[in-house]
Amino acid sequence: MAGLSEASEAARDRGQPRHPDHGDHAEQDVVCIPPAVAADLTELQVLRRLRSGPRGLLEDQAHHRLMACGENVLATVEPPSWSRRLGRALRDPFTLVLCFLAVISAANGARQGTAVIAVLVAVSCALRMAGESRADQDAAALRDIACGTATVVRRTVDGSAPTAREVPLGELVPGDLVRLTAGDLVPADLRLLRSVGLTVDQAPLTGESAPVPKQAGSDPQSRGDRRPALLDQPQLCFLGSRVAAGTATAVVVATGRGTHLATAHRHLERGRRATAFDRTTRSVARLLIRFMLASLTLVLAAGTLLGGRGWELVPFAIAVAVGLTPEMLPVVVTTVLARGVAELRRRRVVVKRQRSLYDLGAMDVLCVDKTGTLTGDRLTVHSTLDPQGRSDPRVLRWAATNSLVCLQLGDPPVLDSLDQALLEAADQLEPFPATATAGLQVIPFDPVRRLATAVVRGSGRPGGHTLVVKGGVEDVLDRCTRLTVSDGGNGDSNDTLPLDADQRTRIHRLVRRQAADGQRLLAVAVAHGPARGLRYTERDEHDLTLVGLVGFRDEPEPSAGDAVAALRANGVTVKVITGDHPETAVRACTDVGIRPGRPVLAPDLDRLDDAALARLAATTTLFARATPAHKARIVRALRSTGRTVGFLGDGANDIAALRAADLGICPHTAVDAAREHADILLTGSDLAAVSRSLPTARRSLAGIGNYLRTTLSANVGNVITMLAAGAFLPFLPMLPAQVLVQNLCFDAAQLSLAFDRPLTTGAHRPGPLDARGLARYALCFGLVNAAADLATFAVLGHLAHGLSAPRTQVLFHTGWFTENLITQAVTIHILRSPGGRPRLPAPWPVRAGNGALVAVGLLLPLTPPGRSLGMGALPLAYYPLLTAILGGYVLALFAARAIRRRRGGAVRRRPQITQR
Ligand SMILES: Nc1ncnc2c1ncn2[C@@H]1O[C@H](COP(=O)(O)OP(=O)(O)OP(=O)(O)O)[C@@H](O)[C@H]1O
Ligand SMILES: [Mg+2]
Repeated sequence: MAGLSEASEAARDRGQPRHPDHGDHAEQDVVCIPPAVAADLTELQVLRRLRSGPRGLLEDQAHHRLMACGENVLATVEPPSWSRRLGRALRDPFTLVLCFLAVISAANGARQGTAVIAVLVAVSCALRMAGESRADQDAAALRDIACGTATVVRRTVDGSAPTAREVPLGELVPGDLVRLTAGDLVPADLRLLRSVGLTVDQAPLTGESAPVPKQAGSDPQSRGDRRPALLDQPQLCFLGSRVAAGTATAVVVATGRGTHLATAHRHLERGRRATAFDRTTRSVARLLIRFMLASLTLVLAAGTLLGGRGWELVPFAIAVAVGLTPEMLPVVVTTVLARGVAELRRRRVVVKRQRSLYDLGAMDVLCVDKTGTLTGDRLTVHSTLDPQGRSDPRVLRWAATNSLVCLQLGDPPVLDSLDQALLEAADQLEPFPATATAGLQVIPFDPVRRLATAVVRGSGRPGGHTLVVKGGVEDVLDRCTRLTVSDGGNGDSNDTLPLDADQRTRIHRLVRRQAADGQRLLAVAVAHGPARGLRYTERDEHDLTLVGLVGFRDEPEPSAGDAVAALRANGVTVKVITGDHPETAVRACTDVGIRPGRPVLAPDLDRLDDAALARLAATTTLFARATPAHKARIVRALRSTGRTVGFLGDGANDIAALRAADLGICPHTAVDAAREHADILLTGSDLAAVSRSLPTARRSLAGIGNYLRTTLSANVGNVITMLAAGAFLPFLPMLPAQVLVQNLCFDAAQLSLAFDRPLTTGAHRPGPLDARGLARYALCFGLVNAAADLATFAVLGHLAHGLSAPRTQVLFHTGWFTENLITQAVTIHILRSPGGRPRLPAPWPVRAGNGALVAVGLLLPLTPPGRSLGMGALPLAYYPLLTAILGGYVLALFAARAIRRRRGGAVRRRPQITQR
């Protein structure tokens, strides 16, 4: 393995696809075949050009090719350059507004103001770039953990038998033979050599959500004149897509940068849905821009109308508008989320993208599948019943035959937990199902058909073929026209009866009884017929004879009950969306303390339009018999009602829903493609891991909320004060440079909120930030803040009696600067916890930040930099009066907070609909 990575590093270092000094010369000539070229070649031509064959490459050959062609990674995964990062930081809406203000300020000749804005832009960009670079490094490390493997067929030496083994995706080379099965990520660009019932989801490449059929053996000549588009070529599969159903063997034609995905400059991340995080960022940005424009207009209008001043007010108004911008927002968000992500990583929960932590914190609905989430996915066969409900071992024999043939002929063999349980149970049967040895073909299980079919020879009538079908009860019954009549397994009666309406009703009653007992059920049916040369397809699954039912026990996951209770206590509603029978799912729900209510059958949803589905989904807890498309549609419907929806699932049938949700969560044991599309990967028991991660995510959410609330309250307060002061002061209440320096101090202190650990339970539970709630909050506490400022002006006016005009100005500017910084520290200290008991002491960075703010407020005016900013020493009589004002301010803050709490304000009630 060391050799391989050295080789690939060497290839990467050179940045060249090939190197003349390394390895076997023949291997040097093997390069990727562009998929467009591969489309026009026959299978044989492709294999020849790749110097490969149906027995796969030698390990040695693969090693040399890896050196020559480089790793199978996308170029887009490389982190962006610093210049691109700078470009991105400058394109940020807040930064753009600052730059715009700097230009106006410079045009007005306000050099000091321009300089301070420039410093703010530089600091904000630098911090943001550093934060993003760190996040990218984290993400790259996480990608390595999260990326999957591929099943490759290789030989150790010439002449040895080919063996299949898992290799990391990065180590695939052109010419490698790979095997695909449902749920696998297509690991490179491939030419199919063999396929059975293969359909591939190419949504990341084409945006088309329906899986497309793919098929080996369609050589160019045999396809006639109509040439399909490259991505529609049936014999090619492309990196970035995934297998929805079926199995295949294929040869790798292009890897890494040679693939269609890389050349088309597409990225898997592109086209992702906007999550709660995106919605919040957008609505908060809109709010801030509105605030800023309003403050600019109001300051100018008030100054002109009341004070008779005109253009000279522009620099001041700009400084006020800049003061309103929480420039540190990107930095605070990055820091808070990075800390949360690191904390979860220590607990072995991998958050693939930082912003997903916000979505986890904001999540208020969690949709889960059943098996492996509510239950332990440790299945055992509990009953085998004939259609009359009597115990009959022959049912198990047929079911196990199906599983065994699926295992033997599957390419590669797929065994899910139902098959495993069947084979374990059949192990005790005497004799073991012998028919399995004569397996001819399989039509593999897929979650839409909900059937798996095996074709065997020699049972039923001599020389004939038998289709053995097992699957969801309704799905099998729909294809049955007869049922067997057994004698309770005592004899060998093979009589059959037509399956009339009465019989169907009786069977459904039996199924409901078994399912209500918590059993997972499979129906088993057969069809005997003469031997034939043609391959069997899904169209042959009809006119079956029902053999009976197999019931499985799947015990509840021990930790699921507590996890459900913890999630509920944290305000997260758990909904179950399963492909299983409704009664089985009802029992699984009640076992872990979920009240399922009346289950909704997913096929019934097809009749509903999106609005009606959204209403139904809001009040339904359990959806059964859901296909992958249903799961995704239900998730989208829930999101349309303004809920932040997470989806937890592990199968290929869960991928559409994982992508549709605000947050896709996967256990690490999930199929590769599900893991690739998930935002969060869990280790350990799934639901319990989610409920344990929630407090960390909620803390991050609360941290960001606290920053925005305190900053905006203080800033709105300042604007109100400036407007009021404009009415009666003959001079500016604070000079533009002073406003900007004060703002810089606020920002630095508020950065400490990134290190806070706010309470997040009970009444302190944070919801996703909504712009309207935030605006109301900022106005309420901004008014309180402004009241303290105006009281300060009154005191300063009293102290200014008899002073010259310039000294009065210095007194006002310094007095307000000092009071403003101290009230800001008080605001952070009090508003960081929404109130009620118990209160958490502030951690040291918050205390240090606040302490520094008070110190600067008191001491800066006395220093030379303070004097150069136009400030000076304050009369001693000011300080006791200031203390009294601060005392009043603290009381007013507490009172305002209590009133908001009593009215059930934004702090306690989670907003149902966030602004979009
Ligand atoms: N290997 C199999 N062979 C035949 N039928 C199967 C097989 N696996 C599952 N089924 C049938 O398909 C139905 C749906 O199973 P599937 O695993 O697709 O649903 P799911 O949504 O993942 O369920 P869960 O919520 O329990 O995880 C099952 O109830 C069963 O009837
Ligand atoms: Mg499942």
